[in-house]
Amino acid sequence: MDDEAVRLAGLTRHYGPVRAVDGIDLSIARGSTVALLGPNGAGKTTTISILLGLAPADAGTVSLLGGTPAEAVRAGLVGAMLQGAGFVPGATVTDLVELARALYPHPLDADRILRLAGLTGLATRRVDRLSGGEAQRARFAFALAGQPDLLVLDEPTAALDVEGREAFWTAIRRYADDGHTVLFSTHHLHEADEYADRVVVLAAGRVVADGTPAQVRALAGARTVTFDLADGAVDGLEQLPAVRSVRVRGDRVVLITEDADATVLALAAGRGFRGLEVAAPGLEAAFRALTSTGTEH
Ligand SMILES: Nc1ncnc2c1ncn2[C@@H]1O[C@H](COP(=O)(O)OP(=O)(O)OP(=O)(O)O)[C@@H](O)[C@H]1O
Repeated sequence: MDDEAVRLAGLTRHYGPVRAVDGIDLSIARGSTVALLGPNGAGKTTTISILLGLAPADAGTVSLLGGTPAEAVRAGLVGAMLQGAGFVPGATVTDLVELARALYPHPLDADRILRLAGLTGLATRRVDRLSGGEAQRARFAFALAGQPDLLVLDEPTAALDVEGREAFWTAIRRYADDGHTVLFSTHHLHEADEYADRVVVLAAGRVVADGTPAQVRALAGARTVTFDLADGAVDGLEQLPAVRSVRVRGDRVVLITEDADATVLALAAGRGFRGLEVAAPGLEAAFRALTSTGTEH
C-alpha cells in the first residue's frame, strides 16, 4: 500500500495578481497528524480546497491516498470540515449524521459520531438553530461520520470556546491514534505545537518552514538583533552564536537569532556597535527570514 496520504507537487493558484498558492510541494505520510500553520491569507484554505478537488489549480498535481482527489472522495476515503460550510435548513443533527453516514461505505455508528462530536444532547436540534460552536461540532460530525482514512479540517476550532476546543482535540487525538491521517489548518502556534506531529508553516502561498513542533517552536522564539556597526566590518557575523540569518543595509545590520542573549554577548565581546535593538519579529517574519539563509547585502 502507498504510504503517502497526500502528495502535492508544484501546486500553484493565482487570483489575479495574488499568488494564493505559490509552488507548494508537500508529502504527508499515512497515520501522521499534520498542522498547516499560517497567518490570514497565507493560502491554507486555498491549498485545502485544491487538495480536496473543490477548486482547480493553475499548475501542479494532487494525489490523495494514491488516487486523484475525486477518486479518493468517491471511495469514501476522505472526510472534510470546511470553514462556514452550510447545512440543509430544517434538518436535525441526527438527519445530518445519517446523511453523512449514507455517503460512506464504512460509517461509524451514529451514537459514536454524536459522542465524539459532543452532540449527544443536541441530536434532535435543528441544524439551523445551533450556536456557532455547536454548528462547528456538527461539521466535525459530518467529516468524521464515514470513518475516513484522511480527515482534513480547515481551522476547525475557530468558533469553539475553551471547553469545546479541548473536547475537539481529545476526539481528534483518539481518531489519529487509531492510525488515521489528520491534516488541519490553524493560526495558532500552540495548537500546531500541541496536537500535530509535524508542522508545515505557510506564508504568502509558500512553505516557509516544515518540521517537528519543537523545531518550529524554536524558530518562533527567534529574535531580530539590529545595530549599526562601528567599524563597518560585516565579516563573521553569521558565525555569532545562534545566528540564523544576516542582512546588511548600509551600516545597519539585522541578525535573526534563536538566542538573542548569546548573540549579543558574543557581539559585544568582539566588536563595537551602536543603536542596538532586540525585537520579536513575529512568527511570519521570523519564518520568512529564517528560510532565506545566509548573508544578504
Ligand atoms: N476567491 C478568491 N478571490 C480572490 N482572492 C482570493 C480568493 N480566495 C482567496 N483569495 C486570496 O488568496 C490569498 C490566500 O487566501 P486563503 O483563504 O487561502 O488564505 P488562508 O491562509 O486560508 O487565510 P485565513 O486564515 O484568513 O482563512 C489571500 O490573499 C486571499 O485574499
